[in-house]
Amino acid sequence: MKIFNAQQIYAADKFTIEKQAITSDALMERAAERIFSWVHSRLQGAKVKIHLFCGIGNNGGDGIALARHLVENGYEIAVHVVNYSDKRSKDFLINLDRLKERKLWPEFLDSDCEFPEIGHEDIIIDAIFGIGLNRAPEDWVAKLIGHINDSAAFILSIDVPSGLFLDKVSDKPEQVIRANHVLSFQAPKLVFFLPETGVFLNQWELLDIGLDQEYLYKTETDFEFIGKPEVLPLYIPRLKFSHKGNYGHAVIVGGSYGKIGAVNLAARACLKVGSGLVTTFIPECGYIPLQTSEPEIMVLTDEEEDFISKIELPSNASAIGVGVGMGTHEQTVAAFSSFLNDTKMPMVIDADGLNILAENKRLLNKMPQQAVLTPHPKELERLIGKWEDDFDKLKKAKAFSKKYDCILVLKGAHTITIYDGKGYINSNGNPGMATAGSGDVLTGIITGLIAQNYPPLYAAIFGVYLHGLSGDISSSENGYEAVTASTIIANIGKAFMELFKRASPEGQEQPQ
Ligand SMILES: NC(=O)C1=CN([C@@H]2O[C@H](COP(=O)(O)OP(=O)(O)OC[C@H]3O[C@@H](n4cnc5c(N)ncnc54)[C@H](O)[C@@H]3O)[C@@H](O)[C@H]2O)[C@@H](O)CC1
Ligand SMILES: [K+]
Repeated sequence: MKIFNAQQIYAADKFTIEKQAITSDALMERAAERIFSWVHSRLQGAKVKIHLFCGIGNNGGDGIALARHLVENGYEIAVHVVNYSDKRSKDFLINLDRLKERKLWPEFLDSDCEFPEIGHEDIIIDAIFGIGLNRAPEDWVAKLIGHINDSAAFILSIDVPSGLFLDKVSDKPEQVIRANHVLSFQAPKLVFFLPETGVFLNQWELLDIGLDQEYLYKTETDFEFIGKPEVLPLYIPRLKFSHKGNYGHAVIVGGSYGKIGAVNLAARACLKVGSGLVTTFIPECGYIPLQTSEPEIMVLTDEEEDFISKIELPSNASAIGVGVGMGTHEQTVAAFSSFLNDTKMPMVIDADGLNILAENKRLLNKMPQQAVLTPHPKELERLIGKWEDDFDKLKKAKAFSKKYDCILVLKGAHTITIYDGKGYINSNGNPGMATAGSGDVLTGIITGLIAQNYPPLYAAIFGVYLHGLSGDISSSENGYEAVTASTIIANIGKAFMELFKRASPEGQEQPQ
């Protein structure tokens, strides 16, 4: 699903109005009707007080139009116009008049007003600012936002939490609404997924307001939200008359004394995503544990007991995952350096592989084309340097990916895969996956997919989704706390099966 920026949404709005030959007011009415049915289907006429805080632009217009629907359906409402400017939008004014025609007079709030009292069981509709916010709210509006946040009432934000910029991080978090739920029009917004801005909302949902499909389809975006419809076409089916040689030979290079488990996890994940053969290259100390615990996995060892000093691959290797648990011993650094000189094979680089690159930046130019790098935030910082905020981080990551022709997988609550100027934002996963070895499993999954001929970018996008889905199945069976790297691996098979379930008429998913 595409993630549009504010300019693109305004353009879609304009294009739709022209193509469908409707007024902008009709589009606002459509939006208000969608919000109303959402609210009405949940509240079913309940006698709960609803406070609507409406700005004076089109977001406020949505709120005012919603107020009319609510009052016509018998809801107990209070409309507060947050009068932060005299530049009221045309459609806001049209809807204000319609409200007045129904003898409903909003309360106008300004810089020296008293803020309305809000009961903790009331509901708040936040329609103060939408995507048009372009400067910090004035002091009194910021205080009002604080007052709303402090109320403990349920906050439903229209389109975006008010005070949240679409393209920068507010330096004053107290000036942003903390929404329990956001009803966002047509497409998700990038800010929902970034750690510094996503914290202002608990959940979001899309409302289709019928913006022009052709426009939405043709417009290229910098970011895409990756769900099941996006990953399914990337899947490469297994063929009846195939044999293990058709599914590649994945090699995991890594491990050091006390960290052989990382290699074990990555290699098992390779197998579970369907890699035909899996070999590990590890220091001698890991030979017995790996060989005895995982009969399917072949083991090659370094001549050193505790660390890697010379990397040697099986002759038919098709993809390499390097770095997990590998350590940064000087001989390992030298081995990795000459390995990068010698091999142009598809590669996933993680953990100490990334740390070695960060310490020896000249090695970055030796990476094979489209190497997949899977840094967590600290590793990313070592690679691309400090960033000012999440937007700056994405800009720097894109520049780095372009400079070194690599695919960056920025691990986090919403993992973002960066390549060729685009960002692919993953939709699943859960906090239970913040656990030891979870990243090693991801490295194994992506390596195993590349070994089977998935193009590296697709392997990264598909692999991140599959990893998240396995983690979600894991947490649904074990709870967040008991999710471990091993339970994620154990659920990879179920995750594949989940991918191919389709919705039945009753909404239950059925295998396809
Ligand atoms: N584009 C679309 O597809 C549709 C948009 N709609 C609504 O329209 C919203 C956008 O409306 P607007 O462009 O009017 O913008 P907003 O309602 O977000 O903001 C109002 C106006 O206030 C001004 N402003 C910005 N920051 C300010 C500040 N800190 N203090 C004082 N004034 C400030 C700006 O001129 C801005 O246009 C969307 O978020 C959505 O809720 C809906 O009506 C449905 C259709
Ligand atoms: K809002």
